[in-house]
Amino acid sequence: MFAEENGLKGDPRLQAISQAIRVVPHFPKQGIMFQDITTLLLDHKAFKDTVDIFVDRYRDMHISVVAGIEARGFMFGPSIALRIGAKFVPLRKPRKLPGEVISEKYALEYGTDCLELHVGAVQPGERAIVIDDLVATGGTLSAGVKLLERVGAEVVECACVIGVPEVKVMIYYLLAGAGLLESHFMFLLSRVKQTNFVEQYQKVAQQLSCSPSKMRLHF
Ligand SMILES: O=P(O)(O)OC[C@H]1O[C@H](OP(=O)(O)OP(=O)(O)O)[C@H](O)[C@@H]1O
Ligand SMILES: Nc1ncnc2[nH]cnc12
Repeated sequence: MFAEENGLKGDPRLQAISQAIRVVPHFPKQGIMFQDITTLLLDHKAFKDTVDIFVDRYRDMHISVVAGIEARGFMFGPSIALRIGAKFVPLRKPRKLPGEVISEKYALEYGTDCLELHVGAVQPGERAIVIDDLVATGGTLSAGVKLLERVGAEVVECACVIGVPEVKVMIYYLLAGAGLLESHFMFLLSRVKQTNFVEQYQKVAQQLSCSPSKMRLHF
């Protein structure tokens, strides 16, 4: 159902993009299936198609801010920003930005991390999208959204190339632990290949008496 909603169902570019992403088992630690987008960047056509799909989606949405999350959001965000006529705003890890910043901590599987935004980079009322390579728990994106909202921006959507469909992540979303999918539209190009994400997602949604369409996840 999600593919139908975004009009990309059957688009051969999606399969090629998905195939260009290398999956590295047990990196950086046992049990993690690492989704490596560096191989996508090596494939000129797949890289261009990825950017084109985002550009087609956002070019007429009056977006003035593309906020990219360090580090891998920096690999897609600037190309999209240039093409849609928006500014690129880096959301950086701590102590990297030299000016005055606001910070937002977020939870990782083990421990916490933090993102920072330069004060004055985004004005109240600006329409923004947040770009990253991948969403897993949603903690990182959620911190990015919060930073932009704290300075009065309107976050129109979050966009990632890959969604990692962990059941525990789905439950986390459904319980609004990240507060993300409740209020922010997610646009994802690829899902991890070895899992039937939509079916799993619907199953979890049923268990929790929540409509999957409410989650507004698009494939
Ligand atoms: O949805 P989440 O569970 O928050 O995880 C997703 C984040 O994890 C990865 O970055 P990472 O923190 O590994 O940093 P890096 O890009 O600097 O390697 C990825 O690029 C996302 O930013
Ligand atoms: N499976 C994964 N692959 C790449 N980056 C990630 N960040 C969090 N989970 C990841």
